[in-house]
Amino acid sequence: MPISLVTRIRGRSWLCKIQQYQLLTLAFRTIRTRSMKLEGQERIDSLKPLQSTGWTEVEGRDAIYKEFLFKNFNQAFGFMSRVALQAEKMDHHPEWFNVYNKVQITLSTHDCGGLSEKDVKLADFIEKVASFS
Ligand SMILES: C[C@H](O)[C@H](O)[C@H]1CNC2=NC(N)=NC(=O)C2=N1
Repeated sequence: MPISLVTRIRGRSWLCKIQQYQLLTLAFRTIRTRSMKLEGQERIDSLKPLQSTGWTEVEGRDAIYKEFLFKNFNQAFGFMSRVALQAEKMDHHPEWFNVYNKVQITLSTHDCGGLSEKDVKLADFIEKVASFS
């Protein structure tokens, strides 16, 4: 049997193995991210401290929102820079909008289609940075 055919057949079997691995990792990731989503009493308890500092639930979406006002653009951008570095470190990113000294932030976890511990952790960090900005 010519080598090219053998490698093609083996190639196909290897291809199947790679595709099986990709499907398995996708399945595990879906299960993991679904389990990330905050539900029930855990969600209530996790959000309460944030709601006391002004975070609100977004209507029609499993997300939280807060608007921050700073003295000027320089302060706002410095705040955003610090949050951006933390977002990269966490691999978890805000949805945000900035005009001059105003920064509007929405947090939700796209991977699980709702709020997760990552959003709570990032919101806690955002509150700390905002407090000394
Ligand atoms: C592959 C995926 O995009 C990454 O794991 C990160 C990037 N940043 C993210 N940010 C947010 N808000 N939600 C996510 O699910 C998310 N996923």
